[in-house]
Amino acid sequence: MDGTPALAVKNLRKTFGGITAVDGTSFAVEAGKMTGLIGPNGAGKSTTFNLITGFNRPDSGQVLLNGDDITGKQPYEIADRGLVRTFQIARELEEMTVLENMMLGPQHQSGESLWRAVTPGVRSSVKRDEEKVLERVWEMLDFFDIAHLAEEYAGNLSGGQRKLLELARALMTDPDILLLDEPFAGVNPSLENRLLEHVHELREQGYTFLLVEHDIDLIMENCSRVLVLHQGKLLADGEPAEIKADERVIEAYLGGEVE
Ligand SMILES: Nc1ncnc2c1ncn2[C@@H]1O[C@H](COP(=O)(O)OP(=O)(O)OP(=O)(O)O)[C@@H](O)[C@H]1O
Repeated sequence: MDGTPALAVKNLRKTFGGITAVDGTSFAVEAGKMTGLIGPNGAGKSTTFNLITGFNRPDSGQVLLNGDDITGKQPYEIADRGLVRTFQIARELEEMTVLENMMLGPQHQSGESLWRAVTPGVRSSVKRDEEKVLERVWEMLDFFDIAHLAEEYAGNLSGGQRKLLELARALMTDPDILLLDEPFAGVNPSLENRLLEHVHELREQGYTFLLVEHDIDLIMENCSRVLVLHQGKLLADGEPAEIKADERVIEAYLGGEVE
């Protein structure tokens, strides 16, 4: 790579009525790294994710993916370009099997046709498309050690198994960058470790991660860079050790109420 960040936001701003959720935030996410995004409740983390993934439109500012301006594009276009986020399994999908969730997942989450995402350009026969999708489904289920659950209803999975499925599903379109929103919430410690191992393995393969997580220790131990949001503004940006020692962060966040 030429040093262009995988993802960059510039002077991003979003207001809801009288509330400024994101207030002129700028940061960059380096390719092939795991970056953590932390901040107290209401700091603007989810809104930032929504602005990056096209679920909300910023009032001003820019989102750049591998240097290309994707500001204001639709979620499916952004997914097509290689940026996806994980989604909790919606209630209606709980009554479908793991396999069915995998087949529907990306389509459901981004509004994009999975067939198009898997076969860009010329349309081949639907049969071939389906074979490709199935191949990818099994590849991902195997990678996350949940192939044996393929016929299980998603609603019967444990909290941790759901998280594995959420990640597997997000990877269906083979993105470059994944935004994970509290991927470890409600996961027991042994499954958390397994999930983390998978995430690190993917990172070593070249995937880029931006992770929102309330567990500060987990962020500090697993991310090479940490971004701290506070009242919609970027309060700090640095390596974990720098963040832990940053007086402003301690005062605004670490020293105060941490969930
Ligand atoms: N759709 C919306 N309408 C009105 N206000 C909103 C909306 N979305 C977010 N906000 C407000 O914007 C601010 C930032 O919210 P956001 O959810 O982005 O924070 P967060 O850091 O993700 O918080 P948490 O850690 O609690 O999930 C909050 O004051 C919130 O109430």
